[in-house]
Order: sequence, then structure tokens, then C-alpha cells
Amino acid sequence: MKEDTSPVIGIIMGSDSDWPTMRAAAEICREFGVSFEARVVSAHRTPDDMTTYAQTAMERGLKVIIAGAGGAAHLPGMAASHTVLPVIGVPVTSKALNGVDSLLSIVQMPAGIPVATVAIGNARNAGLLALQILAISDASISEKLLAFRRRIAAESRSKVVTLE
Ligand SMILES: Nc1c(C(=O)O)ncn1[C@@H]1O[C@H](COP(=O)(O)O)[C@@H](O)[C@H]1O
Repeated sequence: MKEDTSPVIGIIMGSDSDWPTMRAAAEICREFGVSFEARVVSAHRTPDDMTTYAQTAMERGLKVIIAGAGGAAHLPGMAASHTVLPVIGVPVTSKALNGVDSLLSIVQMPAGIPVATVAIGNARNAGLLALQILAISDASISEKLLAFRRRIAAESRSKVVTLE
């Protein structure tokens, strides 16, 4: 997926093998017309790059970071420890433990360094939560979110009718 200039949402992941999951976050940003960047950065394999990424994120204009990782998923928490930007964690499904390891690694942060954790594999919700954070100070994103909610409500109602 092509990256935008002046991104406000940073999407990072521990490996390119996470991209099939993480691309859903990128896709919802694109749908809402919000600029993002997507990068592979690992707390384990490239710890210096991860530190630099998180420490410079705010000065580069990012407003929210979405971090996805699987297994011993330390990336979201380590990124959060290096920035006061909100970090949203996406537990990526792992082969051995189906993502429960990823979920617990991300969600069980110590007091003081929060990571907002979404469901296993739900990068789309991570993207939506990032957009909701941006919408606090951006009325156009807020309007689009309200339209999005109206749309999913209508879809949901139409499914009820189908079942009757
Ligand atoms: N959990 C982490 C971190 C990290 O937390 O820094 N770096 C890579 N990984 C994870 O290792 C899994 C397997 O990676 P490979 O497919 O590259 O072997 C991926 O789900 C990745 O997020």
C-alpha cells in the first residue's frame, strides 16, 4: 500500500508477516482520507530503530501509533514506553497459541504505561479507535465517523429483517 506524506497515524508491526492483519488499519485510514505510514519495526530484532521511531514520532507529526505484533508481542508496550502519544496494540494471531500469547503480552501493561488493546486480529478496530482519537479535534473526521456508524446500523437492521 502506498504511504502518504505528513502522516498523522503511524502503523508499526514486528514483521512483514503481520501485514495481512495490519493492513485493515491502513485500509480504514485510507477510507477516511487520513494520512498514515506503515513500517516494520521490532522491539526484538531492531530495538534501536524501534526506540528512535517512538521517540521521534511526536516531533514528526504523528498523533496516534497503532502497533501490531504476535507471540512475545513487546512492540506496542515498548513503543508506548518511549512516547506519550496514544498507542493502540493489535495482538496478531500466532501459530502456537492462536494469539492468546500476543493478547496477554500487549494487554497486561504495568500501571503508568498504557496500551489500548483491541481484540486478537482486529486491526480495523485499531484504525477506527485511532480515527476517534483524531476526531476529538477534527470535525470532518467526526462527521465521517457518524456517517460510518449510521451505515453499520442500517446494515445491522437490514440483517434483522432478513432473519425474520
Ligand atoms: N512480537 C514481535 C516483535 C516485537 O514485539 O518487537 N518483533 C517481531 N515479533 C513477532 O514475531 C512474529 C513472527 O515474525 P516472523 O514471521 O518474521 O518470524 C510476528 O508476529 C511478529 O510480530
